[in-house]
Amino acid sequence: MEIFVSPDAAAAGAVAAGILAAVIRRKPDAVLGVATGGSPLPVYRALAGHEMDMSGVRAFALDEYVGLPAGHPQSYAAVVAHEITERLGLDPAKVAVPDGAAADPEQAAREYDAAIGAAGGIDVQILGIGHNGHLAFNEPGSDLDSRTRVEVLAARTRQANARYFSSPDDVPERCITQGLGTIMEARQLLLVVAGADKAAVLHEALNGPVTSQCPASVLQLHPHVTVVADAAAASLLSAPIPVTSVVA
Ligand SMILES: N[C@@H]1[C@@H](O)[C@H](O)[C@@H](COP(=O)(O)O)O[C@@H]1O
Repeated sequence: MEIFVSPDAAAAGAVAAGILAAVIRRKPDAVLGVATGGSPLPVYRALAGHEMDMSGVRAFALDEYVGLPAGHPQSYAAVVAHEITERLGLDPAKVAVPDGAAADPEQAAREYDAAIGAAGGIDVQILGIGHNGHLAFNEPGSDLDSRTRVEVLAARTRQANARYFSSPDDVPERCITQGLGTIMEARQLLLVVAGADKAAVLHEALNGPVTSQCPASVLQLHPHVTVVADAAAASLLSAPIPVTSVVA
């Protein structure tokens, strides 16, 4: 595991974008795993600044709400289209998001998992972390080898995401999420974390025991994890993980 610490979220985003740009330069048809949430937004903004041809890049989103009407502005399909596909100039036909409006979401989840495999797997999976240790929407208690499936959102996650909806009651109760086992099959994991409110959970995930009670702790078992954090989020990390300070 390698950890880069930058002074603030924008600088951390630039470091993560540099890592992604290098991968895409090496492999113009790279398969990216893309995350929503606030933390990765500076990454996409910085990556757009690299002004490289990304039309060959393929992408799979991590998760999606179940039950939002098609085109809802807070559906991850809409957020991915706006913040990632358009911003980076990706080919929309090469960007996949789980189908949260499917008549049979469990079936859609299984098909999505299979589609990732059929694409040859994910080269770099961008990840954020939830305050309760969730990765994608794998809430505490998720099996460490779980596959893409329908999950019920934890109350704390619905609360955290209520800021994007007009009322907390509008936050969907269910989602489709890539499983922890699915995520762990990506060849590289790029965790982006910012803010003092994430310091305790980042410490728990990287320095604590590997347990399904903190789903992000599964990262300790992956052979190629890169963590990019701002100084506030990294403030509680302890040895033995080597930390590199970077000013982007
Ligand atoms: N499903 C997403 C996750 O993929 C994200 O990593 C996490 C943290 O979000 P943020 O970066 O906004 O704190 O919560 C969301 O609900």
